[in-house]
Amino acid sequence: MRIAGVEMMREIDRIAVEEIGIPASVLMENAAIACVRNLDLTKGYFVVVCGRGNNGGDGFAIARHLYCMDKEVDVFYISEGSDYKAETRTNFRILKRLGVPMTPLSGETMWSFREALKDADVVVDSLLGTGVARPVRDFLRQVIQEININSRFVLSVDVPSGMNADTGESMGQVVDADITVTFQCMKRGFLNYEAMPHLGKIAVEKIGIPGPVEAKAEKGEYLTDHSLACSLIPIRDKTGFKGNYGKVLVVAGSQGFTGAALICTEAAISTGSGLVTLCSREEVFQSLVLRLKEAMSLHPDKLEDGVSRADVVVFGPGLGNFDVTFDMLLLVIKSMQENGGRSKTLLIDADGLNVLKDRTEILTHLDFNVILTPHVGEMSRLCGLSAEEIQKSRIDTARSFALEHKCIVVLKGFNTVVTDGSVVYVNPTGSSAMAQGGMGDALAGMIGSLCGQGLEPLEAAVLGTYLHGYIGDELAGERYVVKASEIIDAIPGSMKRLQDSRK
Ligand SMILES: NC(=O)C1=CN([C@@H]2O[C@H](COP(=O)(O)OP(=O)(O)OC[C@H]3O[C@@H](n4cnc5c(N)ncnc54)[C@H](OP(=O)(O)O)[C@@H]3O)[C@@H](O)[C@H]2O)[C@@H](O)CC1
Ligand SMILES: Nc1ncnc2c1ncn2[C@@H]1O[C@H](COP(=O)(O)OP(=O)(O)O)[C@@H](O)[C@H]1O
Ligand SMILES: [K+]
Repeated sequence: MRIAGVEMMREIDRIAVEEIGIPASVLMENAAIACVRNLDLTKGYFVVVCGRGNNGGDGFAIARHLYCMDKEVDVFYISEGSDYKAETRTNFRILKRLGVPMTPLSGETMWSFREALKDADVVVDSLLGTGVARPVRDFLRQVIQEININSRFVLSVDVPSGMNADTGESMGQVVDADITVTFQCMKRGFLNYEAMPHLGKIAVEKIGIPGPVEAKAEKGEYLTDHSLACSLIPIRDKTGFKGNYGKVLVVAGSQGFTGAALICTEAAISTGSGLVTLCSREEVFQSLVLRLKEAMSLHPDKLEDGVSRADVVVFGPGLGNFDVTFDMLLLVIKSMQENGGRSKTLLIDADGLNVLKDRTEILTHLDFNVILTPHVGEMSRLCGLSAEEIQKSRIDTARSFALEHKCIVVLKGFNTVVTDGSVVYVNPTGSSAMAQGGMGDALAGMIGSLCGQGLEPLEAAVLGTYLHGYIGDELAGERYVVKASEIIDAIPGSMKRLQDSRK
């Protein structure tokens, strides 16, 4: 599914209406029907609050549908300065002629508005959509406050009124929706964490604009779809043997952090790698060797040899933020430069990222693929921005870092951002039930494994993050929290189910 900002939505609408010739009234009708589909029609009394633009026009059309269904409907509208565009005017006039109760909002009608909001089963918010153009002040601000204080349940049409659909920021006052029915594409601003409390549940509804029209206006930003993830799961050849499914070298684990090494290694095995080898720091090497079953082990003295044999190196979980970790990373990079080539991939996670603080320039001239999997704290160390700055613009931060350093960035957390600097995939799966130590180690092993099985690094990162969160969501249905080891146990079953579901 595409992600769109205001300008892209305008361009999509323009192409659909002007170039293709789909009447704007048809789009408005489809938008209204999509909203009605998301209303609880067992309820009896609806209040629809309409603004002056096309968002208000959607609201007038919604009110008509509710009236046709014999629902009790009250429409309140901003009348002052109204100069409706054609489709909005048409829908306004129809309601007038039908005799649907319509009240212009003013100081004098505020009392009856408030009482209607209190009585309504559902309030439909169609004051402002993508066209919000300046700070919301004075009267409109008061109208939004009344909605927030007095309503039982609010459906926002396209955008919670007063929210900037590009940034998710408040323009002064924002409606607190219980559900936002947004049209055609996920709005970029909805992905910002500060938007989330206002959005309620998000339903993205198609309104009759064909995919190729969207594609003409797109900016290379997508939400990872279930169908895309299913299509990326590698197909295992009947005659395949372990040599066909990738040799993954995991460089992980030091005193106090042996779990990270085991989790990462086992995640790679469960995701389907042919051969997985663990190389850890000397002080924990013996104890880790005893705990490995399917994986092989490699003494750190032999790191260079191990790298030269591997297709993929996953570097960093539990290695410790020490100079020796940086030295090991340099050795891995040197060895991959000498022996590697384009087929090799280096995934750097956790302490592998921490030791890159102020040294990220070493990433820019490498002959092999690099994937970085930072959480926000690690990203902050890498790029020098504060965690707050990054969280405010996760897509742009990840994208520009990836572009500048010629690597793939997986910026973890709710709505993980995966980007190679050119295209962006935002991951919709996963939840805070997964916010536990070890989860990121499992993700690193999964992505590394998928690279070794032949996926392009960007594809591996997209599928790995989707799958990791998808399994977390499945397990969280019955659990308060999900452990990394539970994710690992569930990987093969979930991959099989996802793969079968695409047939
Ligand atoms: N185009 C299509 O094909 C389709 C579009 N669709 C729908 O159209 C919506 C976009 O419509 P839109 O562009 O008319 O903008 P919209 O959000 O209604 O707001 C503009 C109005 O608000 C006013 N206004 C702005 N800021 C303000 C402020 N701070 N305080 C006060 N007033 C303010 C502004 O006033 P003005 O600046 O003109 O004075 C203008 O009157 C979109 O979200 C979707 O719902 C669907 O029907 C499907 C097909
Ligand atoms: N609220 C959340 N929503 C979705 N995914 C989450 C959430 N919290 C954590 N996760 C996922 O769990 C993993 C945690 O990784 P990380 O913070 O690196 O943990 P660790 O380093 O302890 O292994 C990441 O993949 C992250 O996206
Ligand atoms: K709205």
